[in-house]
Amino acid sequence: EQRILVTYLTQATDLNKKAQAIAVGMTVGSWTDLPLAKQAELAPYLGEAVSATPLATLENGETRGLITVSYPTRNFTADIPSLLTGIFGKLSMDGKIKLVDIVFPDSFLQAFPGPKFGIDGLRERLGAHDRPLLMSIFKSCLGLPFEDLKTQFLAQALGGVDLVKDDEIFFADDRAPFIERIKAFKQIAQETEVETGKPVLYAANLTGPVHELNEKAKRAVDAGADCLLFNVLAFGFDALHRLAADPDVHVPIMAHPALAGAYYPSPDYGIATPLLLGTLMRVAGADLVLFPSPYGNVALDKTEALQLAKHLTAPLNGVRRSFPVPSAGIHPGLVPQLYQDFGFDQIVNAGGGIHGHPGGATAGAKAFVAAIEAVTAGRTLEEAAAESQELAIALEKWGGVR
Ligand SMILES: CCCC(=O)/C(O)=C/OP(=O)(O)O
Ligand SMILES: [Mg+2]
Repeated sequence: EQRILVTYLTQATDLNKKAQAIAVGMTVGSWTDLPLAKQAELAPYLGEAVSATPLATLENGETRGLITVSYPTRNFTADIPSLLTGIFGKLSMDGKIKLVDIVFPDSFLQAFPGPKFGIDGLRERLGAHDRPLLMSIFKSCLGLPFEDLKTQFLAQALGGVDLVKDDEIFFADDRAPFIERIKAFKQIAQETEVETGKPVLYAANLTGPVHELNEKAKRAVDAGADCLLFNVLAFGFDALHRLAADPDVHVPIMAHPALAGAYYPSPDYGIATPLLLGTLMRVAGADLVLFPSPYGNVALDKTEALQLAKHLTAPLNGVRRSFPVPSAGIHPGLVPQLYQDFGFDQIVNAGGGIHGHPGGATAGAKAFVAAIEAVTAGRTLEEAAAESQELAIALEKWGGVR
């Protein structure tokens, strides 16, 4: 029988009893009050306590540990709202308990789109198979005249980035409307590709009423969009699911982690990042997933960040791999550490680390290109800086492993 395995981090006098109580309470309700006939009828919908793993004994005598409960897939409709409500809806408000992992049976995963492109599809689209990719972020966007944004896009593209993304806060874009931005930046990207030989994909921030997102995304594709940025947690995983499942939205979707800090930081509550920004984003169809790097200005615990990246790329019932995009506070001096931690299949993503370069955004991008080429070739940043003035200046300003 197909069952979904859910692991929680919690504490109790008796972890096994707590697991049992959750298994019943989150499925068929107060079991013992039901007449025998009812119990037999509802048995196929009953949750089961699978395991309890003690981690520590607390001062109050309780045991802190991991419990795993299995739920029949028949209890859910094939969507993330049903899943999260059914395994952690009411329970998330019931004392110290954190949702840390979900293992899906094939039958349940088959209903989800997963990434349309993923790592391999995006590399194919860019013709970049031999290195980590590089992405830059518009820095300052709200209120800027359209011409300034065009100038910014050109500077980033000339620096050799593979993608340029809107900042996630770019909703009020009346001075540079969504479709017009897509068309204008597409034109610039085609012109710079002639000069640099490198295609540049623009990730436009998809916003607006949730029931209009798919239509707006299709208009974007028709206008030449190459990628869509999406604030998944603000709109909901199901909005991502429906975009990824829509055959007419045939462009990579980039998931931004905005609002994730409302879910993951507490050791006692919320949803762990490897599940929230790893498994769920990938299953719902994100081709690229941004998350706080372990060493940026919005840092994520390194173990969690590495586990998150693993959830995005490990084999998962044939679901394509999503590109890990460790972000926030990234500068060229961090590239060796990024490469050591996240390896080849990652996207180096920087806003301030590009626009803050003393030589400007083009120089900032070139500094990253030199750093990525160096680590991919097994050379040090010191060696690369001897041949790249832009990298030397970046290392001078921000430091880094030479
Ligand atoms: C984790 C998301 C990072 C992000 O949205 C962003 O704008 C980063 O900018 P920088 O820290 O690279 O300037
Ligand atoms: Mg941002």
